[in-house]
Amino acid sequence: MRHPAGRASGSVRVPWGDPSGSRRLPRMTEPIVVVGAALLNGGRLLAARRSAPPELAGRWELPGGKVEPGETPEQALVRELREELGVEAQPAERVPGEWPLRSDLVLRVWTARLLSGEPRPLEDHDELRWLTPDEVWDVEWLDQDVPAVMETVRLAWGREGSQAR
Ligand SMILES: Nc1nc2c([nH]c(=O)n2[C@H]2C[C@H](O)[C@@H](COP(=O)(O)OP(=O)(O)OP(=O)(O)O)O2)c(=O)[nH]1
Repeated sequence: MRHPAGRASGSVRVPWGDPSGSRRLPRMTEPIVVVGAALLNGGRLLAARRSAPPELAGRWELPGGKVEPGETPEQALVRELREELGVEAQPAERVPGEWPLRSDLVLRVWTARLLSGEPRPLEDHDELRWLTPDEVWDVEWLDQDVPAVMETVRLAWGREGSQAR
C-alpha cells in the first residue's frame, strides 16, 4: 500500500511503494529558531506581556522573534528589539540550552545590553516590566519560557532560578 505522504511529496522518496527500492528516509525539517532577548539594564531583566495571539495574550515572555533566512540569531535579536521595543541593543552571551515552543519552533536566548532608547511596547506586547531578581517570578511567564528564564536568572544573577514567589 502506498502511503499518502509518498504521493504528496514528489521529491522525497519513501521506502514503501517505491519501485526502485530506495531506502532514503523522509527529510526532517529543522525547527525555526525563535530568539529571546534577556535584556538587562541596571540589574533588571525586561519582561514583555504578549497581546496576541489569543492563546498567548496576557502571559509574559522575553521579547524577540523568529530568525529570518540569512540572519544570525544575534542579528535577529537586534532587529526584533528595534521593531518591537524601539531600542538599540547589543547581544552579549548565549544562555545555555534550547526550549521547544511548538513542534516547528525552538527558543534560544541571549543576554543583551541596552545601548539606547527606552523600551516601549510597539508590537506584539501591551506591557513591559523591568524585574529585579526578587521580582522575576512575580509575572506569569509563558509555561514554555519558565525553564529559559530559570537559566537566564542563573547566568545573569548567579542564583538558582527557584520559582518560589
Ligand atoms: N519572542 C518570543 N516568542 C516566544 C517566546 N516564547 C514563546 O512561546 N514564543 C512564541 C510566540 C510565537 O508563537 C513565536 C515567536 O513569534 P513572534 O510572533 O514573536 O515572532 P515574529 O515577530 O518573528 O513573528 P512573525 O509575525 O513575523 O511571524 O514564539 C518568547 O519568549 N519570546
